[in-house]
Amino acid sequence: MQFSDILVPWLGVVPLHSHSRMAAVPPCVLKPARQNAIRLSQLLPPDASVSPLLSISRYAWFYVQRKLYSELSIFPLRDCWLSSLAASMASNPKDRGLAIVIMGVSGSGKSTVAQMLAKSLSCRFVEADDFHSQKNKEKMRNGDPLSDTDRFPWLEALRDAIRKNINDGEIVTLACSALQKKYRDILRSADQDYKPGNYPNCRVKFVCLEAPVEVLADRMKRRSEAGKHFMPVSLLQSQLDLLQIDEAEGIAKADATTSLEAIVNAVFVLLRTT
Ligand SMILES: Nc1ncnc2c1ncn2[C@@H]1O[C@H](COP(=O)(O)OP(=O)(O)OP(=O)(O)O)[C@@H](O)[C@H]1O
Ligand SMILES: O=C(O)[C@H](O)[C@@H](O)[C@H](O)[C@H](O)CO
Repeated sequence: MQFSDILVPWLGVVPLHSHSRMAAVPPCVLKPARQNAIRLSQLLPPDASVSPLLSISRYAWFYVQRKLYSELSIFPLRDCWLSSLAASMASNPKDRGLAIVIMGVSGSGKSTVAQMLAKSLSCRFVEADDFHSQKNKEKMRNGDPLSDTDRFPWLEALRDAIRKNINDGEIVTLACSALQKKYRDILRSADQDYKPGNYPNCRVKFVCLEAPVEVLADRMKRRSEAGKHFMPVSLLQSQLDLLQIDEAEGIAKADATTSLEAIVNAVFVLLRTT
């Protein structure tokens, strides 16, 4: 028996030697998972006994990983953790994928964080702004907040864009404001098996980025001044007014004021624990 056979299930990944279950894991996940399992086994002494590991609870092991990563910055462990997360999410009973939606108001860092997550997971990244009509963009540029009528077709297009990934057992990250429950419900319906209200089983997961208004305004102002974005600071308050999350949705919240690396790590921790 190899370390990878023992460790990988402990990290939430299917055993790599099991062909029947391997089929559930997309190659983009399986390959890094295998490489990282090997790298992880290299971190341990060659004759280390695996039995004590088996007696550590899953949560204790998860805690060890977190400590090792945050305090010692052991990157192979982090990578292993990421791929194990990806694989455990993708290898759900119905072999479906997962959409990770980074949500929040303008300037919170959704695009930047969702892009970094996609890079870590070697998966597709979808930028919701790319799906806005020219009319919607012009409206925002002119300082007019979007209405539901403006948003619904946009959200439906986004839902259709991520549905295929979910059905194909792939992971996709999406940067989308998704400010209201009714908007998120449209995105949740990308999971064809989603039963309204059954949030924990939905294959569309949300993490909301949060930051104080001054931080958001400052970021938006700098971005506009650099000519990098159409969204004016004047629309920030309307976004904050619209943001609404129901407790029952169980949406994870991340502090968006820390470093990008720390936010990405926090998102992974939140995804594993919510
Ligand atoms: N953690 C961070 N620390 C410092 N700057 C950040 C951080 N996250 C994002 N930024 C910067 O803030 C600005 C806004 O980030 P980004 O475009 O990712 O936000 P967004 O939520 O996608 O905004 P929008 O919804 O308006 O498109 C960018 O210039 C980005 O580089
Ligand atoms: O729901 C909305 O009001 C819009 O999606 C906005 O959030 C913008 O798209 C975005 O903030 C600009 O990038």
